[in-house]
Amino acid sequence: MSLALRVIQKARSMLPHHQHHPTQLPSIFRSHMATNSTDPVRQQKRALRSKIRNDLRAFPQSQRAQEDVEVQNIVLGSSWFNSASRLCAYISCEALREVDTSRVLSEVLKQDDADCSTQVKKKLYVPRVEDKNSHMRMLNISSINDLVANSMNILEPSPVDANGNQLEDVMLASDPVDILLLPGLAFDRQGRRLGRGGGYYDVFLKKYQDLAMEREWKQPLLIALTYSLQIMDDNVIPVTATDILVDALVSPSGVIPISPAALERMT
Ligand SMILES: Nc1nc2c(c(=O)[nH]1)N(C=O)[C@@H](CNc1ccc(C(=O)N[C@@H](CCC(=O)O)C(=O)O)cc1)CN2
Ligand SMILES: Nc1ncnc2c1ncn2[C@@H]1O[C@H](COP(=O)(O)OP(=O)(O)OP(=O)(O)O)[C@@H](O)[C@H]1O
Repeated sequence: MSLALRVIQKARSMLPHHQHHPTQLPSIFRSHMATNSTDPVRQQKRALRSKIRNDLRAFPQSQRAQEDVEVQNIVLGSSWFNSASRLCAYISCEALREVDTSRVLSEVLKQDDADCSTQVKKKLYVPRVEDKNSHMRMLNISSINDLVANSMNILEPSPVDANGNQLEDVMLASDPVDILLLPGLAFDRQGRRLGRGGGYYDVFLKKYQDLAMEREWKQPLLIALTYSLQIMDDNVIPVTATDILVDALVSPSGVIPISPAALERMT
């Protein structure tokens, strides 16, 4: 085997699962990544996004509501959710037709009540967009009241709470996140994920994986919530070098574990 190949294999063996993808080479081997808007992969992504947006708009509201119930029942009934101490989750946006997370969020937040002594008290971090350069933070909230609608009409936390205290940024937390619940427009059974094009999650996930690696923490499970119609056949979702693969999907028909970590922790 050539030296270069061995170097690549060694570099791969040091990466978290999410980066073990045939098209994902370590960054030192990625010298000519196209970044302009005429890049064919970007155009393919854009075309697939608009197709899925249309499919979601055509999906009857009653069936969507049914799938929202099914996905959230699976999450709420699972051992990986119930045993998680810290999690990141998106705050679903109805207008974007995202899988509803409101029951999951209120389940986590209601745990201050006395009747939950048998449950692990969970810490919840939710996204806050900081700027248009794909910069998003995940901040710890303890109440829905910490949230306000942003310019995109998505609820997000303000950086300080009612008492003027800064909300904790997950990048500064002293303990690792166990699971991340991710939104997206399309997914496949290999873990490919198509987001809304902001790069917010890919950038955040890369930084968080690097942090976990540096601290020798277990990597968080990246779990995408999806309606059935958002699951694509393999080779439909275009990927670029910065796309992070997810560990598992939760669809109305069940959990689809993908990575070895998901097979170990979710089955
Ligand atoms: N609930 C939720 N929160 C989130 C995200 C998300 O996808 N869902 N994000 C994940 O990144 C970040 C915000 N990024 C976003 C990027 C685009 C749009 C959006 O409204 N896109 C429109 C099209 C806009 C256009 O291109 O003109 C759409 O997809 O229909 C929303 C949020 C952080 N918070
Ligand atoms: N780790 C990264 N570092 C720098 N730029 C990145 C990174 N990840 C993604 N980007 C950039 O963000 C932009 C959007 O990427 P992409 O189309 O893959 O987003 P997406 O996966 O749809 O969005 P999201 O990650 O928010 O769900 C691209 O220009 C991409 O190059």
